[in-house]
Amino acid sequence: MALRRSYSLSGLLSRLSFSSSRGRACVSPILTTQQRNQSNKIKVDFDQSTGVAVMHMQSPPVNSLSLDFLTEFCISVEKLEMDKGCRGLIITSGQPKVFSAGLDILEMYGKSPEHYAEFWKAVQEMWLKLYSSNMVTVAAINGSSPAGGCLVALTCDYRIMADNPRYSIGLNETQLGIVAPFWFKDTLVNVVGHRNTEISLQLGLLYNPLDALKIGLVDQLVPEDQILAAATQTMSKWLAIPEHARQLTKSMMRLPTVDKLRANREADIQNFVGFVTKESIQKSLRMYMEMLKQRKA
Ligand SMILES: CCC/C=C/C(=O)SCCNC(=O)CCNC(=O)[C@H](O)C(C)(C)COP(=O)([O-])OP(=O)([O-])OC[C@H]1O[C@@H](n2cnc3c(N)ncnc32)[C@H](O)[C@@H]1OP(=O)([O-])[O-]
Repeated sequence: MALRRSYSLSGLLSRLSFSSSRGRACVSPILTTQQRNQSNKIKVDFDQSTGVAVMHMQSPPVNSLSLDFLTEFCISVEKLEMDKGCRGLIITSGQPKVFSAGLDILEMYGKSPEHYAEFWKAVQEMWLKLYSSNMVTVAAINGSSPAGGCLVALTCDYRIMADNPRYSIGLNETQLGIVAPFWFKDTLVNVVGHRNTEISLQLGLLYNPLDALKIGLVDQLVPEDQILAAATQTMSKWLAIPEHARQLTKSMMRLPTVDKLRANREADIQNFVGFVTKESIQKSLRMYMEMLKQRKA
């Protein structure tokens, strides 16, 4: 009996729509080896015996959230959400040293307004799917996680970070000369409180794991080689709670935040497009990319 299955997104694109579904149907996960090999940015290992899926982000070099990546990511989450047998999702990185470098900066400059709008809609979609997921979600943060990478982790129910002082996490948008939108801010407030968010967002702080733990940005630190074991252990604890009660409680806690974006999606897209097309913002982003490349050299 094959209890563990591994699949990727390429074979699913044609089978799934983006429409959000509240109901959870059984979908056939069976893909051929060939389809599996066509995988690119996301790899999912689903253990049917535990009902837990592990999603490995594997988009070299730094798992930046490009439009393609976000599309695959959303479809992957949607598929798991629809699968009755899947009750828990662990998100981790298949790349060394980096959980995710956040939004792909290359998607945010030198492109058309239509492209920015499409990109931003995909960022919203990713957040909506994760933040309102019925599954238990655990982030196994095995590397640095700035900006949008931190947002992915913040959407989860629980965050475990590798105890490596070289790694950092936080919403550092202001350091790029850009502004985290209200729903990034709301998500952070819901995790670390208003005062910590105020300091953190204005200064664009990136925290080392110990400092992140101190303000509650992450819930637990473990040696890097134990991160998946720790995530699995946490998952078991959360899955032991009666599911319906846990899901309703999660929804009660998160729905006001989710509804705020749902009610303002189009305005938020227009706001992003208006902002990112400003010459001064384009210049900041260009300079930041150059700085990243110089730092590397
Ligand atoms: C309103 C909007 C809200 C915005 C939210 C955001 O998320 S904004 C995003 C805010 N995000 C940040 O501020 C994070 C910026 N990134 C970092 O701080 C570091 O890359 C790191 C700590 C994640 C990894 O350090 P490391 O030493 O392991 O790796 P490395 O530094 O050597 O980079 C390797 C290659 O990846 C490239 N590249 C990197 N990031 C991005 C990106 N986001 N995009 C595209 N490309 C990116 C980098 O240029 C280099 O390319 P090259 O030269 O090979 O062609």
